Amino acid sequence: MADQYARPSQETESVDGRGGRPALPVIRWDESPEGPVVVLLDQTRLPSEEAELVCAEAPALVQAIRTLAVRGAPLLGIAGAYGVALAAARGFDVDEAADALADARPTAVNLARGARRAQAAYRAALAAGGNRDQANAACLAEARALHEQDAQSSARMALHGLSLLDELLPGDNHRILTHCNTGALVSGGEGTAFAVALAAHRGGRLRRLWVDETRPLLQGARLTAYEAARHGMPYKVLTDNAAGALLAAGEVDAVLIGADRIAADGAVANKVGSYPLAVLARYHHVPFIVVAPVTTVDLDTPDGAAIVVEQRAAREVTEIAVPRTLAGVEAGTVVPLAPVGSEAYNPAFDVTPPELVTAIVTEEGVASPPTVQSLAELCAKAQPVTLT
Ligand SMILES: CSC[C@H]1O[C@H](OP(=O)(O)O)[C@H](O)[C@@H]1O
Repeated sequence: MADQYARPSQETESVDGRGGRPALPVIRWDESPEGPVVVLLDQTRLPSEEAELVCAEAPALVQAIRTLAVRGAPLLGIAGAYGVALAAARGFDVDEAADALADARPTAVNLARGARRAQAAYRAALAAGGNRDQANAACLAEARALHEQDAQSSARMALHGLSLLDELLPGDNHRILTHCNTGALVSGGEGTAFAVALAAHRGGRLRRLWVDETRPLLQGARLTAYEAARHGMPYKVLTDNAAGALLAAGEVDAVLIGADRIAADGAVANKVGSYPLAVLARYHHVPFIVVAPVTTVDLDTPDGAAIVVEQRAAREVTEIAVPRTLAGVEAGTVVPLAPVGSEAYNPAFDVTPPELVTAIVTEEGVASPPTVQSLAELCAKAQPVTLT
């Protein structure tokens, strides 16, 4: 078997800029002989394996969300919606499924929104006199509409984000530092912040993509590097604690990150490690740009202090699972990094105050600087997408 860690063959982007590799099968609804299923690309197995995870019931999807087999705010919204549709299609309690999915992870606002949107479609169909089959169909249609809406949002964010980079940065060959993973693996399309870097690459305007490894779950080293390699992007991985030296060396033109929840005042919850990047970017006079769909803006959360930050298990910090069979050690074997029994502080996210955010790029436009008014105006512009 080819070395599992061999970089995917670096497809040069074809003339149309779409690249030679198929889109990642991140999530899909499927009809199996035993009934409907939601099929996920299991992100805990990447980059060494492109393995599918088949969910036949909502609880399996809840577990996939909790273990980050499926992750990333926009995709969590899509998964939440499909999970409710799955419960409906299989005759389980839709409200119970929506509650379980909405509560699976607390910080990413999209998750609860997606689950509730599908639940509301189901309830509305029944209230309009529809039968169960019609309600099930309405629920699934809403999940598919959300999936399509996010794909369209991703493409629009990429355009707005690239225009902003060209406006803010000298020259046309950008060096972008990014954190965690914000590509197709978090999206119905090509992602959020990563999609901007990819658009720059396709336009011949990406000199370097610096990829924070993003401890403890390594979404950067495992997932962003995997996606960048698939597109033949000029990337380099760095440890999170090397970002300061990189900025001090003048090697970064802009920091681009995603978001899990944006409060009404522009405070941004994102993967832990984002806030120190914002402080470093401000100190080194580098734009700190957040890229997220308006579905991630939560006008009902007034400020950063009101955002619930998910606290995850200590073992994610103190242990590591061997990603593939190494020297006879089976893949998945857990190896302690710290003395057994060590406690750990493991917030999944941190909150960047709005004064450290240069701009928030959405599919409806850019809030620069982000304010209550500018964000509310962008949210007001959003139109629901109906499937054609
Ligand atoms: C643009 S959503 C991606 C966002 O989600 C990640 O968190 P997780 O991997 O725990 O789902 C991270 O905060 C990314 O910025």
